[in-house]
Amino acid sequence: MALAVRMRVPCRALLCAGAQLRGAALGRPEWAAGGGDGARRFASLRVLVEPGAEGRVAVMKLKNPPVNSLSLDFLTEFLISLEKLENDKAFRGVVITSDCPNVFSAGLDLREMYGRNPGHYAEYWKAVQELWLRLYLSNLVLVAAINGSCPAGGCLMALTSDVRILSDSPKSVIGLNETLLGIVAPFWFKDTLVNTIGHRASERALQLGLLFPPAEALQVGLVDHVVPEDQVQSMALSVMAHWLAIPDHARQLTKAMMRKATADRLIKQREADIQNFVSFISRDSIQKSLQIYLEKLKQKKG
Ligand SMILES: CCCCCCCCCCCCC/C=C/C(=O)SCCNC(=O)CCNC(=O)[C@H](O)C(C)(C)COP(=O)(O)OP(=O)(O)OC[C@H]1O[C@@H](n2cnc3c(N)ncnc32)[C@H](O)[C@@H]1OP(=O)(O)O
Repeated sequence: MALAVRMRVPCRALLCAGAQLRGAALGRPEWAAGGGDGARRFASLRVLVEPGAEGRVAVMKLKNPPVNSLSLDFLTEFLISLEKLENDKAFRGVVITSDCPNVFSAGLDLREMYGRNPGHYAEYWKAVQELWLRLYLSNLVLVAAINGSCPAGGCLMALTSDVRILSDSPKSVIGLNETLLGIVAPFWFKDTLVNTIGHRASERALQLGLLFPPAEALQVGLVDHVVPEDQVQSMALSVMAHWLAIPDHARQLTKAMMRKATADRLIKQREADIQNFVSFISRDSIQKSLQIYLEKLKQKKG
């Protein structure tokens, strides 16, 4: 099934893209050829791609220290790695997890949304839209192995997956907390949440900017499993095996049927959504809110 969206990869992103899949020409993943660690990894420095189970599953590890904030460069690298996996018939599923301790992803990079010019905001927002569309409409089985804090844009990424596994740790909070920053989750963030936990729970979670601890996240349906920290990845692979037991074509058509209308809402108004974002984020009052939030993050340390 063809993807409804095609990514335009910026030239500078192509420059920093990782090595090509050496085994792809043989119709098998690179690590199937064996060899040392170098032969078992491809992709960029900040998105590690490693073998999961039976060579049909890849584990994507986000490695943008300290907190996997989704900067423009990092987003671009992630999209390139995802596209490689999506286009490689050897892969049927991807586990997305973090290589940074205690944080899955701190969400959108606040430095991309503060003190920049409108052109930069527009470029950044287009990449964020692309990330969501690519993940939400992915033909692969996506399992989020959420091994740490997962606010806002991090939560959005997790919500695009087919299954979410959360580590049972006080640091592992998850939710769309935008209102706490004085900003507003766009309609497609909201739609993704509503499709997962329903309207009333979303209304409450969004207005209050709730970050759910594991037991509450499980109860509200924001995640599907909560497991001890050291079992997140093994649980993800075991859930993956269950999903891979379903024939791809039937599962993919069903996924598209469930998600297409939501994705189409953004696809039909991408440019207007970018303009909305640029004018909203450029407001003095919003820039002030972001400045205060960034200062609070810094003060927390000192
Ligand atoms: C009229 C209506 C119109 C509507 C129109 C709508 C238009 C659209 C509006 C805009 C929508 C935007 C949507 C935004 C989505 C987002 O994702 S915003 C980001 C939200 N993220 C957060 O709130 C998380 C913030 N971070 C943390 O809470 C903590 O860092 C952590 C993740 C819990 C980790 O804690 P810890 O390990 O203690 O690390 P820290 O010391 O806090 O941080 C280390 C350094 O990292 C920096 N940092 C943290 N988060 C971010 C980030 N998101 N972006 C950039 N940088 C970040 C932090 O400042 C530290 O930096 P240094 O001090 O320089 O080391």
